Formats: sequence, C-alpha cells, structure tokens
Amino acid sequence: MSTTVETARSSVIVAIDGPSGTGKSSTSKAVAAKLGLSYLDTGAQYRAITWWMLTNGIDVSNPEEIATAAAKPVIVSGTDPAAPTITVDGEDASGPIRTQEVTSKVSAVSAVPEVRTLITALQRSIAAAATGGIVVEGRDIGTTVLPDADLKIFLTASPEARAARRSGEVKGSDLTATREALIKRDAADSGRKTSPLAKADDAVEVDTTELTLQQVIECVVTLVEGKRVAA
Ligand SMILES: Nc1ncnc2c1ncn2[C@@H]1O[C@H](COP(=O)(O)OP(=O)(O)O)[C@@H](O)[C@H]1O
Ligand SMILES: Nc1ccn([C@H]2C[C@H](O)[C@@H](COP(=O)(O)OP(=O)(O)O)O2)c(=O)n1
Repeated sequence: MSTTVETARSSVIVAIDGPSGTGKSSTSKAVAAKLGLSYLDTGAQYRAITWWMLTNGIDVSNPEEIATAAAKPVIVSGTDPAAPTITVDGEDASGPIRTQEVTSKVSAVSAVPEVRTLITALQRSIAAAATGGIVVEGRDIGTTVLPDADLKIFLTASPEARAARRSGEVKGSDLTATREALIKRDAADSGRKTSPLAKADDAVEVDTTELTLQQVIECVVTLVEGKRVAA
C-alpha cells in the first residue's frame, strides 16, 4: 500500500500560514486534493465577513460598529479542494469577496477581536468535523486556531516574487502598486494585537521565492507523509 493512500486515511491536520502571494491557497488545495483531505481557506471567511459589512452599510473604519455586527452574517465554507465554496446568508460570495474594495478593507475588519473570536470558533468546528483530515490555510492557524495541528508550514517569498505572482493574475495591473499594497497589508496583518500573522515556533518555514508551485506542493506532500510515517 502506498504512503499516499495511508496518509489519505489518517485524520491529519495541516496548518499552512504566511503572507499574501506566498502560494498558500494553490499549495493547500493541491496537497489536500492529492492526499484526499478537506481544505479550508480562512482568508475567504475574513473576506466574506468584510463583504457583508460593506454591503450592509457598516462603517468599517469603526471597530465598535464592526464588533456589534460581527455575529449577524451566516458564513458557510465548502471544503472540497476541487471546488471550494463560500456563502454568506445563503448567497454565493466567491466572486464579490475578491474585489479590490474587499481586499483593501479586509485587514481592518479582521483585526477586530470580536470578528476573530467568531471566525476562529467557526474554523475550529470545521476542522473538528473533517474526520478524514484537513489542510487549513491562513495567517494564524498554527499559532492560534489549531495550535495542536500535526504539521505546521509557514510559507514565505520575497515581496518582488509575491507581487509578480499577484499581478500575473490581473491583466494590466501595476507591479509597483501591487507590491506596495501587499507590503501594507502584511504590515497591518502582522502588526495587529489579536492573533497577528506569525510563524509558530514549531512550523517548518519554506521560502518559495525560487521554487515552482509544483516543487512547493511536492515539498509539503513529503512533509505530510513524513508525519504519517512517524505517527
Ligand atoms: N511557487 C510559485 N511560483 C510561481 N507562482 C506561484 C507559486 N506559488 C503560487 N503561485 C501563483 O501565485 C499566485 C498567488 O498564489 P496563492 O496560492 O493565491 O497565494 P496566497 O494564498 O499565499 O496568497 C497564484 O496565481 C499562484 O498560481
Ligand atoms: N487566518 C487568517 C486569514 C486571513 N486573514 C485576513 C488577513 C488577510 O489580509 C485577509 C485576506 O486573506 P487571504 O488569504 O484571502 O489573502 P490573499 O489570498 O493573500 O490575498 O484576511 C486573517 O486575518 N487571518
């Protein structure tokens, strides 16, 4: 029997954190699909609550207003890595959560402690329900959400590489502006008081600057399989 099949049958929990554009989503989805695990994009949940705030007239520059409204939207994440979904109050939010407006406001909304408490509880319940194992990606998964994860990975890459990857996704985008926006968001996410973007002490750091996506996927699959063999 191959180790891949054995791994797929274990209920391994993998936490993948890191700043924007390091390859968390692409890597997590591919690793989960390859090993038969569920997949959770926690950034999509913070984007979803931000989108709800913006479309419901909440002043997102006012943390008290955000805190008061935080429990109102019902956010549901589908965890199939081949077709991850996200709905807010039953409505498909996968498109609207990727707009520039949401991207520019998500750090402010996700810094509010009441928002984090609610979303963290949601993430833990999804991970607990994934009896076949799960790959969860975000900013504070290894440090706060799932500190007992079987494997923690912290992806990094140079700001230049990350900006080039991100601008490659949007036709006609300005590389310098993309780089500046990434650095600004990283600073906000790393500098907030409540569970900031950080590497857990026991996380394996993988610098993806000079690696292809395929190489990163293979590296993480090998690390997951290593955990399975060691267990
Ligand atoms: N190692 C890599 N080399 C080149 N491009 C990559 C690499 N990893 C990811 N990408 C590309 O960079 C973009 C951002 O990746 P993504 O997985 O969304 O990052 P994150 O979730 O960390 O923000 C995507 O278009 C993806 O295909
Ligand atoms: N676990 C998480 C995941 C995301 N966030 C916040 C901070 C991030 O800037 C936003 C958006 O995350 P997302 O992973 O979608 O960001 P990118 O794919 O890197 O653009 O959400 C968070 O605070 N904690």
